[in-house]
Amino acid sequence: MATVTAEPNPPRLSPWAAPTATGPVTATVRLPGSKSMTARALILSALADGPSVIERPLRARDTELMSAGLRAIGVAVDTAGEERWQVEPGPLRGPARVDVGLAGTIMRFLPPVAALADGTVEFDGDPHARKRPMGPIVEALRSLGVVIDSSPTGGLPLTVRGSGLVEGGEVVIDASASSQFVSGLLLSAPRFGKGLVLRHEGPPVPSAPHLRMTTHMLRAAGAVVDESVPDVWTVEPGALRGRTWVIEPDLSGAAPFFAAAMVTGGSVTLAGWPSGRSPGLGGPAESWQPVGQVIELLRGLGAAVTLDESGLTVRGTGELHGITASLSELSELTPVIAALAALADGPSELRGVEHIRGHETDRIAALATELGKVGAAVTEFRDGLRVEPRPLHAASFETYADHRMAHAAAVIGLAVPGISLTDVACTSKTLPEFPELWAGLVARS
Ligand SMILES: O=C(O)C1=C[C@@H](OP(=O)(O)O)[C@@H](O)[C@H](O)C1
Ligand SMILES: C=C(OP(=O)(O)O)C(=O)O
Repeated sequence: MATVTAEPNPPRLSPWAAPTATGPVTATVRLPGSKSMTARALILSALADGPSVIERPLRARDTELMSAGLRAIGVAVDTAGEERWQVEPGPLRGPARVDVGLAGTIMRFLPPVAALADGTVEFDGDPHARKRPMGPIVEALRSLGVVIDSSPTGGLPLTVRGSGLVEGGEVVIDASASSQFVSGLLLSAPRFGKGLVLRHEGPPVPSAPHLRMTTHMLRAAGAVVDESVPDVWTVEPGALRGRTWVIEPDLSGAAPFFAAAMVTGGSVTLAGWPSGRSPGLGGPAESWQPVGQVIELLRGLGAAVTLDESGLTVRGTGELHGITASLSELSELTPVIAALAALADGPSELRGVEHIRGHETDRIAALATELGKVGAAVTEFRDGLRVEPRPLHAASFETYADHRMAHAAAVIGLAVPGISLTDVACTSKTLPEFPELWAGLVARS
């Protein structure tokens, strides 16, 4: 049986004292590629009719495990190159075992690919991965004729018993718990015999920009996609083209670094932002990440933001305002925004993110507990948080194996001496070099 060899176990705990800034953090940061774009590029390349190249990918636990999972089912993924990965599709086959780690992108994007394989593919992951919602995508695949054994909750561990083809057709899903249910089905849909008509019924699908990223990238690979009817996506059956993907720097991964500029009155530039000339990927206005919404949010919190040839620059103005906002579209940024809210000059209400209770941890509960521990007054709602700043103090901040909880703690630590993280190694999920990068940046403040 083909098994995953890349880092099968969760990283070991690594307690960490968050460095406190002594002056403005001013730096240009070069971050690796977007996690979400790298994941999609890997899947689309694996399903293509020829080889692909992925330039400037993210090399982190989520994408290493995704590559290993694809290798286990017959795709040649060469990740030896620092800046350039190569993917050579092959016949998809089991038996295989896939370790999803704690990655939503793997547990939701790979089972539909496994459904196209000939043979059984078993999926499991970190302890908390078993708690993340999977039911709707498992049910959708079953209704398309795919045989899946799953736990009674519909979640991990599960086994996909692929027959080598998926007929496809029409399916209704409630994707209010994660946009990744929709993205996962759409990414494999061109390879379904009849394609796919996917209709969402239920409360709104969160993280809409990630859905747009999925449809943009599908089209860039040659798929015919219609999303003109709200909550309905149609993907025609057809071949996907191998191509060169140029991955943009990770905007979500940049959030704590931007926050550092805002908290310390400094300036952080994210370099390598796509210029007008990057192949097929458009200029800054055409980024496949929600840069416009991020800029608007950071401005609302008091930052000055510019986007030009040198990159995306966020400057602290000495003012950090509380905000009332729905973070539904930028939900993965909630921990860092909540940390900023705890350091702001007035209260904030961050709503519209009930589904982040199903992220790497229950982020609403975790933020309420940990921000409360450092001294903020926090009210927990079903779908978000109210954060009232108070004088903050030293504390041990639990990270819950969640990279973005670690980012939130690091941001608080810039302004509050004595913040220690129970674990910083969890940042390896999306940026293994986070502790060194962050310490280097703060040391120069
Ligand atoms: O498709 C993707 O790459 C992602 C979609 C979002 O998931 P949810 O819709 O579950 O929030 C986001 O939070 C996650 O970090 C990445
Ligand atoms: C929600 C996140 O990740 P995942 O892709 O594992 O869902 C995240 O990175 O904030």
